[in-house]
Amino acid sequence: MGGSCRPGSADAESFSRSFSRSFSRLPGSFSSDMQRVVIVTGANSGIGLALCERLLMEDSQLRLCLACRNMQRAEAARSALLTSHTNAQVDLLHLDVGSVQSVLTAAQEVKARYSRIDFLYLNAGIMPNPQVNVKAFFKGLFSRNVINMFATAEGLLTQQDRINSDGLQEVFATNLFGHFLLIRELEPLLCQASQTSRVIWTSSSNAQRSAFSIEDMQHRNGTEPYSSSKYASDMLSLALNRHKNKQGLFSSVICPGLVMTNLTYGILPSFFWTLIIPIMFLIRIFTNTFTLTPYNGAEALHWLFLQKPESLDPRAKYHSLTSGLGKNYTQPRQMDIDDNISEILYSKLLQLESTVRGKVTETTTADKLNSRT
Ligand SMILES: NC(=O)C1=CN([C@@H]2O[C@H](COP(=O)(O)OP(=O)(O)OC[C@H]3O[C@@H](n4cnc5c(N)ncnc54)[C@H](OP(=O)(O)O)[C@@H]3O)[C@@H](O)[C@H]2O)C=CC1
Ligand SMILES: CC(C)=CCC[C@@H](C)[C@H]1CC[C@H]2C3=C(CC[C@]12C)[C@@]1(C)CCC(=O)[C@@H](C)[C@@H]1CC3
Repeated sequence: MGGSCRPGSADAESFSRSFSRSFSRLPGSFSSDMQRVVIVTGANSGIGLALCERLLMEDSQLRLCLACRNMQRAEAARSALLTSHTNAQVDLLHLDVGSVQSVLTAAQEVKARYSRIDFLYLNAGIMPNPQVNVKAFFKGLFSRNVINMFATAEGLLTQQDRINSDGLQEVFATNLFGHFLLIRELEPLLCQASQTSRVIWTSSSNAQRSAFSIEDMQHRNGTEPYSSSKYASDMLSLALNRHKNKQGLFSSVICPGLVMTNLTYGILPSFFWTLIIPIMFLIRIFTNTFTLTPYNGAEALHWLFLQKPESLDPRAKYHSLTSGLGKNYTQPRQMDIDDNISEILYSKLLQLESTVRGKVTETTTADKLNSRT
């Protein structure tokens, strides 16, 4: 476990000041006359939307792009952001990360619109049809593992996954592969010699090694696709750093803690959450992982925005934490990752990418032929 990084502490403040000074001296990197471009996937609600709000508070000159699958919700999020940041530049991008064609089209659009990407926040995620193992919950409640159970939900949650229209497992496609394909498509912007770019994954402390199998990276055969996909994103981040740091691309992962959002409200009936909200604030006294609000959950995402990429640990997951008194801070914790497996995952993802690209080309050719006859 690494040291904590509390905002407002002498450490964080002086680091942030020296960072702005030294970073602006890096050749070709951000300087005050350049507008930073930040793209956030799944930006229309929850942690993604809270992050956008926090980023605009930090830098009102940003060019912020909300990449969302539902344009009505995206438009509503944009209006909400513009209410508090009247002059902000907030763009919308249609992106369904769970669809190969949508990712390819969106990436083309990004390349046409922007000449640089400073931050790409890979935040969109799903946990479909979640089931809570009530027996395991009560067993855990009276065990020594109780704090860990509340922090990670280990052994508590299963989901029912399905195959999407690209023939991929939906959770894998949304939480991992769509984002991987997006990075690959945007490499010309993300890997530029003249500047550094950052990709930041919203992972989870529910990412467990035991839920992932390299022989079944899509998790076709298991009941914990969410945990598996998040563990895969941790491994992919490490592999990306190995392969792309020299080209100026840096990847990090965060865990927002337990946050009350559409995703968590989907786990249990809403009346249950209303009943236990006071209990959840009580639990916060014993575990700092109950961040509860999207604003608090976005702490580590925001903190990373202020850090120099070279100062970050590629093997760390950055956790948003909230103390019993409601103070937010970010803490790096070491991830349990095998370098070989992360390398194998990276090459398997490259293979899958070439397969799906082949399918897209076939379909486009067939469509063209059909339209001629
Ligand atoms: N809440 C929590 O306690 C925790 C959340 N996380 C992670 O945080 C991230 C954000 O989730 P959270 O804010 O909690 O939940 P929300 O459901 O509020 O946000 C998820 C966002 O992802 C979007 N999204 C889902 N599928 C797609 C898709 N195929 N293409 C594009 N966008 C999509 C949603 O859009 P739409 O509105 O259209 O559904 C929504 O904007 C997720 O990756 C989640 O796994 C991690 C740990 C804990
Ligand atoms: C609080 C009480 C009395 C009951 C709630 C029990 C569970 C529903 C709850 C305990 C730990 C929670 C948890 C998550 C979901 C809800 C719980 C299982 C997450 C899995 C949500 C998404 C994530 O990615 C994790 C970081 C969360 C971990 C804790």
